[in-house]
Parts: sequence; structure tokens; C-alpha cells
Amino acid sequence: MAAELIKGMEIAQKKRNEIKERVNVLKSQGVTPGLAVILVGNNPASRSYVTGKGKASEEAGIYFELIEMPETITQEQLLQEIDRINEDARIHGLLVQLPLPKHIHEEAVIERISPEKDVDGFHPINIGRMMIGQDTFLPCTPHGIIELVKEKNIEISGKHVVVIGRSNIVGKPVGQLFLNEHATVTYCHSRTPNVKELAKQADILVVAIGKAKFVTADYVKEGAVVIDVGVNRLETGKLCGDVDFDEVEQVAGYITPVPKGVGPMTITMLLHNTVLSAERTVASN
Ligand SMILES: Nc1nc(=O)c2c([nH]1)NC[C@@H]1CN(c3ccc(C(=O)N[C@@H](CCC(=O)O)C(=O)O)cc3)C=[N+]21
Repeated sequence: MAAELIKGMEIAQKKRNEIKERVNVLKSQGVTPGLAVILVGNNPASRSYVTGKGKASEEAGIYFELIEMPETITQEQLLQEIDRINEDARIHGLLVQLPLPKHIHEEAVIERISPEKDVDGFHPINIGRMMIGQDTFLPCTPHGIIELVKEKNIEISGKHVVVIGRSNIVGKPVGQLFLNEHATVTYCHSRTPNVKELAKQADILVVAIGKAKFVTADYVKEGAVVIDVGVNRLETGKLCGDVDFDEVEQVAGYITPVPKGVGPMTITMLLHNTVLSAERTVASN
């Protein structure tokens, strides 16, 4: 029996309509939510993601500002630009598209963003708040994954979640969010000797390692929920996940496709955080 498809694009669209309603309420109160994205250099993948964020923002009625800076800028110039946007009252959310050129220290850049405008949820203050379960900006991809699972009415509490990958932007925080929802969480990574055995025990398997078709049918328990966070561009130009979809959909209970799975939810949660930030400024007035 083939798995049920988790249609991320459809769920994202539904949530974006709800976000648009919130934008309209804010506008009627005289506030237009604003999102600024800083793009350094000319990486085509980064440019395409940023274009996607801009389009989605404008469709939701969010003011979008793209700040492009050349590959050769100094870290100090970038930090100054962040300072400027931190002070700009029209902008409620600011993110610096990653990865950055090698001569720029990513941590220093992230820490310069005001935690009140950190709609990526990457600032150590917001990560700390997430860890202790406080209300904060949640990182977009992990939050989008939780929303997908909840949207399908899949029980999380008491379930075994296995995360393959431990990046700061996906693997680590998604495990934490599942823990906050009362799951038992196992992390697998490059030093884990028995990834396949552990993965096979998962009720919910999250794959975020950046290796095309790494997870095959023999990694998956019958009926498991499989969330594919991979975005691998094949030589043919086709986008491919970290999961071998054709094989795994034969054993899984639910599966997310790539594209149109987790990706659109990432952008949706970014819009959500931007609107949340604007709502907070209204509430605190
Ligand atoms: N500061 C920062 N914040 C990020 O959120 C961030 C980042 N840096 N660097 C890169 C990653 C990657 N990322 C994606 C967003 C949307 C899709 C997405 O919408 N994908 C579409 C397909 C898009 C296509 O065809 O190229 C889909 O899966 O259907 C994918 C990947 C955000 N990132």
C-alpha cells in the first residue's frame, strides 16, 4: 500500500491565506508588516530562495525589501547594514540569507540581528527561548515540519522521532520542537554507527542531511511518517530529496514530496514570524 502524500504546497497555501487575513487586520490598524532580506554575493540557489521569499511576502501583502551586497563587502559593512535595519521601524523581520562568503563570520552576523526582528529564529537568545519552551520566533523549517504533522492529525506525544542530521538550522531545532511536543527523540549523524537500525525504529523519521536519496526503503518501518527536508539539485536540474521517494512511499504511512513538501512551509513560517513581529509592536503600543 502506498503512503499518503503530505501535500506541503496545499497546506502552505491554506496557511498563507490565514496569514494574509492577519496582515489585513494589521493594515486596518495602520501597520504594514515589513520583511528585509540581505543577500550577499551571487549564489544562484540563494538568489532563487530569496526570490521565492519576496514573491510570497508580496502575495501576503507584506512589504518586502531586498538588500543586495557584493561578495567582497567586509564583515563590518554587513554589520552596519544590520544595525541600520534593526533601527528601521518599517521593518519587522530581518534575515541574512545563508551561506555567507568565507571571510564573514556567520555567528557574529546572526548575533547582530535584533532578537525582536530575528524571524529566522537563529539568534542564540531565540534558540535558548525555544529550548525552554518560551513563546518566541521558531526556526522556519522545523516549525513548518511540526505544522505539517499536526495538519495531518498525526499524534506526536509519546512517539519515537528519529532525526537524521544535526545542523543548527534544521536537525537540532526540529528534534527540540518534537521534544517540546512530548516525543522521544533520537539524533543520528555522521558519527552514528547504526543509522539504519535507529531509523527503522522511528514512528516519525525526519531526514535533513543533504545527500540525495540517502534513505531507502530498508531504513523505514512499515507505516512510519517520513519527512524529507533535502533540497538536492541533480545534474538534470531536477530537485531531489534526501529520501528515495519511489522506494520509501511503498513502506511509509505518510511521506512529504520534494519539491512541494517542506520547502513551501519554510517560507510560510517566515511570513508567520514576520506578521507575529508586527503584531507584537502593535500590542506593545
Ligand atoms: N537565513 C536563511 N534562512 C533560510 O530560511 C534559508 C537560508 N538562509 N538558506 C537556504 C535555506 C533553504 N531554504 C529554502 C526555502 C524554500 C524552499 C522552497 O520553497 N523550495 C521549493 C522548490 C524551490 C525550487 O524549485 O527551487 C519546494 O520545495 O517546493 C527551499 C529551501 C531556506 N533557507
